[in-house]
Amino acid sequence: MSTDLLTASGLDAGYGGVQALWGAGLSVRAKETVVLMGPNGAGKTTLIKTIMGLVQSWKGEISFEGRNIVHDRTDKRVRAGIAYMSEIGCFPGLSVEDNLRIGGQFLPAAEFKRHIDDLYDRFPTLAQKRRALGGSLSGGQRKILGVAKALAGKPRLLVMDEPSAGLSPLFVREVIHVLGQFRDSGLALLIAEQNIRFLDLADRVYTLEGGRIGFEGTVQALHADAALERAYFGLKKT
Ligand SMILES: Nc1ncnc2c1ncn2[C@@H]1O[C@H](COP(=O)(O)OP(=O)(O)OP(=O)(O)O)[C@@H](O)[C@H]1O
Repeated sequence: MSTDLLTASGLDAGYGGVQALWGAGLSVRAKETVVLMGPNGAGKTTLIKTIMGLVQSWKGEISFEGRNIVHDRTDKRVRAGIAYMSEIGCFPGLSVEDNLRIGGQFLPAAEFKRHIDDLYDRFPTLAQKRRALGGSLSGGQRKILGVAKALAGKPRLLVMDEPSAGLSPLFVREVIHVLGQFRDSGLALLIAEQNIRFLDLADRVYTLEGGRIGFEGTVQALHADAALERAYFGLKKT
């Protein structure tokens, strides 16, 4: 039996008459961290949004825990156990606590109350700022709030679109550290990124170019491919 949590295959999608994905697909197994790499405009955001139902697929299949979700609305996908963190991460006009409430809105009230205390224990900076607006936090704290908001619903899979966007290297390290802790506790992660530091978290990598999946494999295999190594790590190695 397959241990895939999420399987997407043969996805075509786009905007109006503009096609952005061409037969794209990927899978994420239970407790696995998958990083989706690709240059600007490759279609990473489109693929992530298609998986979440925020962009409608024109063709293809998406299943989660063996159930076809391709026709489900986004809220149903979230209830099924897939959390989504956009590049922005949180709602800047809402307080820290209200952001977490939105993230946990599908949990029973008593369970959410217990869980929010756990989250505050895990993220003490957020506990200190629970009444502050999301928009008043620093860029790094906003990302941490985004992660906490996504985790507030107790997902089995956390899907993230470029968590490093707008962050200084120090905060990138902090976000990777926090994600690593949740990965180690069994959460599956799907991360669309250009920042190669996130490969430190990855069990497997996909590359997306021109809306098509190119490479699929381990980080070691990515290094072993000379062209991909140049494309993704070249600048670092000079
Ligand atoms: N709302 C839109 N309307 C029309 N075309 C769009 C829209 N959003 C994205 N596209 C196009 O779809 C393609 C894929 O864009 P997408 O944002 O998914 O790429 P990306 O890999 O996430 O890029 P980046 O790393 O720059 O965010 C691009 O050609 C882009 O111009």
